Amino acid sequence: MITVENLHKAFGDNRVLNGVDMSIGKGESMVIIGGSGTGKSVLLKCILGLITPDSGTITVNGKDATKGDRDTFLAQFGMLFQGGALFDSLSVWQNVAFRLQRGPLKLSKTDARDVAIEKLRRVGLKSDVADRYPAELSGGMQKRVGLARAIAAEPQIIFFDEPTTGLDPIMSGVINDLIREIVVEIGATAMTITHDMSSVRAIADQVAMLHDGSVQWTGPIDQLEHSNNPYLDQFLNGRAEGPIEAVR
Ligand SMILES: Nc1ncnc2c1ncn2[C@@H]1O[C@H](COP(=O)(O)OP(=O)(O)OP(=O)(O)O)[C@@H](O)[C@H]1O
Repeated sequence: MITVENLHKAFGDNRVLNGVDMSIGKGESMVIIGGSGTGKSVLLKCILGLITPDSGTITVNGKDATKGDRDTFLAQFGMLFQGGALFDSLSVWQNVAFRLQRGPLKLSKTDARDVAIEKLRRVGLKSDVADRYPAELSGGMQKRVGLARAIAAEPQIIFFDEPTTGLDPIMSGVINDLIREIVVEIGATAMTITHDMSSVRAIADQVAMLHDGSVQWTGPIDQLEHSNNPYLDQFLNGRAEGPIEAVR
């Protein structure tokens, strides 16, 4: 369970988050939408503690996210970064097993490799990719490797940052379905940032729309089309006219 209350963050004069309230229930999949530069990534980084908010509170499983041991806190999370963000110099299995080979719960090399191969299989990749390098894989395969890495340590919470960026519509559909399946299967709490409405429809239980520093609309996915919210309506229909100013 993640709760964000009255979160504020400015960079100089740029007030990016201006009173964000949000709650993600345990095992729930929340998708954050909103235009470019509305602060979706800043919000995600605040939750992870990579950016310090100016004010407001963030709790993860009832605990203040800014207090306590960082490593224990971060161990709860899996992340699928934009573009996969794989380490080029590590083989595929070493990328997947990255977290398993560090920290107090460190596995032996053989065990870490076995877990990596099992996770690769879970995302539809055969064991023969384990010893290849990221540069030798297609974008869709790299995304699968990123997903295998995100779930390798069996996290309670997974963040997906633009999971379908750079993929064609068919591969996007495959990755969206895989994310949904895995999130349901492991019962993880998920938070996804995306511009891709097909991801929203495939992944979300709940949706929150960020604009002008706060959540303009939030609700269950089945109410998305019937919100009567002018911001959401403009965003969903990709219209230039409406309360959201389009910079030309
Ligand atoms: N470390 C930083 N220092 C200064 N300004 C920042 C920093 N990080 C983000 N910003 C600013 O905060 C605003 C929101 O950025 P953010 O990356 O969160 O947008 P976003 O909604 O994720 O956009 P996109 O959908 O394009 O990725 C932008 O104006 C950006 O320039």
